[in-house]
Amino acid sequence: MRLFVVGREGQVARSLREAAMKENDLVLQSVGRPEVDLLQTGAVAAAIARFRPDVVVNAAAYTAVDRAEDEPGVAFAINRDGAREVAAAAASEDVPIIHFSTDYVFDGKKPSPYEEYDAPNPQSVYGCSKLEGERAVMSANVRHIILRTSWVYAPFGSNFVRTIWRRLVEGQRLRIVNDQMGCPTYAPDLADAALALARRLIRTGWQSDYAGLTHVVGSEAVTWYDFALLIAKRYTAETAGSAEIIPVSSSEYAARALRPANSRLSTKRLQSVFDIRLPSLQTSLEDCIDRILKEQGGPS
Ligand SMILES: NC(=O)C1=CN([C@@H]2O[C@H](COP(=O)(O)OP(=O)(O)OC[C@H]3O[C@@H](n4cnc5c(N)ncnc54)[C@H](OP(=O)(O)O)[C@@H]3O)[C@@H](O)[C@H]2O)C=CC1
Ligand SMILES: Cc1cn([C@H]2C[C@H](O)[C@@H](COP(=O)(O)OP(=O)(O)O[C@H]3O[C@@H](C)C(=O)[C@@H](O)[C@H]3O)O2)c(=O)[nH]c1=O
Ligand SMILES: [Mg+2]
Repeated sequence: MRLFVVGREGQVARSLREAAMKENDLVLQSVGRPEVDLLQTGAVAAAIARFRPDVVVNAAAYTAVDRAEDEPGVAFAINRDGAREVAAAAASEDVPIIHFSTDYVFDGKKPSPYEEYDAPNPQSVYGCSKLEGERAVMSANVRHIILRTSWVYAPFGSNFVRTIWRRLVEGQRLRIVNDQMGCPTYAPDLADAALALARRLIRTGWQSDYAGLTHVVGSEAVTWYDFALLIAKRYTAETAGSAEIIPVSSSEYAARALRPANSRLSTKRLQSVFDIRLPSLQTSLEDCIDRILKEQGGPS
């Protein structure tokens, strides 16, 4: 199988590369900046045509949620127009596109987990740009799989687990919001799911029920505060250090962009159509912190 991945050093892109290294019948090419910049029209389409993939995966996005409020033009250029170009380039090669989207397309007012058919209502520029990206991908390529995920973390890149770990190491007192709930998703688990999906597409050929939105998230829901406590529990166990973590409301925390109070996504469709389920939060968080510790050369 020949897989073309847009994005190279991002959490998901890097996890896809790592997952592909474990499989011997998979040829993966990933592209990133500066050679392939989604802000430069034409660059990605040319690279896709040269590679002749079986499946294209778009793991590139503008993900700085607060900064997006101040530069919507850049966020839309990457998350809507860039996504459209990738999907259209895949369509020109006659191959499917797997594209990632986000829980932030919802307003968070639903009291239970969101299903794929629930109406989106993004509250942030990032969320709006990703929703328009979903729509652009759908209209540019009929063979599209849009994987909505949430709260992605990895042993590398920019994410909540690494930020909290670093601040604990620095001995900072943490204030963490306790009124936003969601499903942390480990990038290596997401990469495994995406590869399994890609393999299925090749094995069965394209089937019309694959098309559309599918939620792919870790199997448990927590608040950011709960999530920080889990990270801190491991930190204190490893280092015998202490951790001070104070729950705060979103309004007290006062971030630039609004985030949904309920970010929980239902994975019923992922299980019923694709027969995929992600590992437990405990297993994945443990693996992530093991790797963070290994990279630091043992407990600090
Ligand atoms: N992070 C999260 O919590 C969540 C992410 N998602 C979605 O999952 C997908 C992957 O996210 P994740 O891996 O976490 O993101 P990261 O922020 O870790 O990585 C973003 C990737 O996009 C690339 N990129 C950004 N701008 C451009 C550009 N102009 N041209 C080409 N490439 C560009 C980056 O390239 P470079 O290496 O050059 O910087 C990088 O590879 C995205 O669609 C995101 O919206 C959904 C829900 C949660
Ligand atoms: C670092 C930190 C964050 N927070 C809050 C802010 C926010 O509500 C929440 C998470 O903060 P972050 O900045 O890590 O997360 P954020 O950038 O909002 O993460 C989002 O990224 C995009 C790309 C997505 O698609 C989403 O699914 C989601 O993962 O925790 C605190 O309360 N205290 C802190 O010390
Ligand atoms: Mg962030």
